[in-house]
Amino acid sequence: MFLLKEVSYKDILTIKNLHIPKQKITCIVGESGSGKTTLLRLLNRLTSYDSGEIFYQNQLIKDIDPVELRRNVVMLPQTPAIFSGTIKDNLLIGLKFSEKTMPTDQQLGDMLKLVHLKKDLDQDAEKLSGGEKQRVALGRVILMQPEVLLLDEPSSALDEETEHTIIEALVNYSKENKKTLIMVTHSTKLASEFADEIIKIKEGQFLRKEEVSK
Ligand SMILES: Nc1ncnc2c1ncn2[C@@H]1O[C@H](COP(=O)(O)OP(=O)(O)OP(=O)(O)O)[C@@H](O)[C@H]1O
Repeated sequence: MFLLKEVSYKDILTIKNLHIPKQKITCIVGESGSGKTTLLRLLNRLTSYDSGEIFYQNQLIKDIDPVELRRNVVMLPQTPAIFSGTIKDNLLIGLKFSEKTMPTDQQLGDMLKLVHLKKDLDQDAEKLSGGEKQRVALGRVILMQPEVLLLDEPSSALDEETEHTIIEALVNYSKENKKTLIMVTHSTKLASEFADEIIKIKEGQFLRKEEVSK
């Protein structure tokens, strides 16, 4: 799905050769400051690399219209934005400028179930806890139904049990819907349980990739 060749960005990240497969779960692990977020941002051109090439579906990403690319490759940042309004408003905001049909309240309720949030759609989103906001934002990007989900520590504000439940639901959703999931995680335990492949980054260098046998 993605192929990176001799990619470098400032003195922050250098990747000689990396393939990220389609419709698989790929986890990116590494120490704080090693360049994990930078790698995700390169994949949907939120950050532009200085040299080398990145291909998405065999097409140079520099040749793809960035708006079009970001419609297919959606990133959930580490600290996602929550806007004033209800949970429903916040779930729908990612779809506002898309041509996709708006989900019904029933479908939005199902999304809340997927992200294990026991709240009503008309509740004030700004009053939610950090971990609840994170799950609303996760629901928002899933509703956009992109080909590729780039998730930067999607469960960092959750307790261990909720984290496991959410990641499991997310992985099942991705497999059932043939999505490509690329996720930064601090948890090597979660990575080895759920990932098909694990990318290890150290001090701005792609260290190695492990295929996880299940
Ligand atoms: N635009 C930028 N300009 C200068 N330095 C940057 C920029 N973006 C990131 N950095 C630096 O690059 C390094 C890698 O940052 P990055 O956010 O990719 O790390 P990370 O592995 O995601 O870290 P964490 O696990 O703490 O989120 C850090 O030292 C950071 O300060």
